[in-house]
Amino acid sequence: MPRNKMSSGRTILSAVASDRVITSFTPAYNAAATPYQKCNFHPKVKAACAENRTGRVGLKITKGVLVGDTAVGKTSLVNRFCNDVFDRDYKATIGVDFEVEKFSVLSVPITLQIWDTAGQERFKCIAASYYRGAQIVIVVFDLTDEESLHHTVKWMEEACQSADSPVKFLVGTKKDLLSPAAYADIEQRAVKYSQRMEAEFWATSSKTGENIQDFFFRAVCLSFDASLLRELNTDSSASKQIGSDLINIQRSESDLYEKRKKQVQCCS
Ligand SMILES: Nc1nc2c(ncn2[C@@H]2O[C@H](COP(=O)(O)OP(=O)(O)OP(=O)(O)O)[C@@H](O)[C@H]2O)c(=O)[nH]1
Repeated sequence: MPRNKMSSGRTILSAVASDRVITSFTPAYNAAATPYQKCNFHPKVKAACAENRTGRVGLKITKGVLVGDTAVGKTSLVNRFCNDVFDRDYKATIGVDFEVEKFSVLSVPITLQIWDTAGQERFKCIAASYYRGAQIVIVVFDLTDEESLHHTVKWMEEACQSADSPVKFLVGTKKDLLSPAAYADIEQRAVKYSQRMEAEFWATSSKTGENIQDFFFRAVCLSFDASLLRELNTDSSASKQIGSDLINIQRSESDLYEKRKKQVQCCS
């Protein structure tokens, strides 16, 4: 699928690329470290997609925001997923940057806007103004830097204050730098943090690409399922309301008819 590179390095997809087609629900990385025990689309969601009843969901843009300490690997995560590249050199994000990715989920087109915010304190004010309305909040920490894990609680609190009932993730990066034993050690503590903040835990490496695609697919699946379900429930309660309004109108019309009939009978 053609990808047009802009000079800023951003990518615009003219259509959905074959590697962005989602036909099944991506499972959690660790079933013990997620508040979302979903491993399939909701039956109502599946039926709505099959019958082309997805309303405005396919037209809306899903907003995801990445936050976390400086140099934990937020930009690298986005670059690996969107452009399949990894840069060893560190270049601090100034304020915010964003990428746009198009997906097809159960044949419904979905546009994901990924906001990559700067971790440096001096950019915090600018970055925070982009949290508003996020449906996916991704708090990133460095698996080799325990301090960055401790700071995730604060990042999550701040990002969720202005987000829109978001799906929440705690993502550890740089897994390639750890031995299996060292990884098992930090994973235990990270899982506790994820449980405390009711977020789903993932461990990734932007250098090797490990778990990057699965993580973003999982985020899209959870957010799509939740927003379409919300839309379907809102629509059905709206139509129930219209139905009961119609019944009330019919009742008052027949009451009126009965009254008129009695009046006519009295007069005649
Ligand atoms: N080995 C390894 N290095 C990584 C990984 N992810 C990021 N890095 C390195 O970590 C450094 C910081 O990465 P960035 O992605 O720029 O970090 P950031 O969180 O966006 O930083 P700010 O823009 O300051 O917020 C860079 O030198 C990356 O090459 C990874 O998975 N493995």
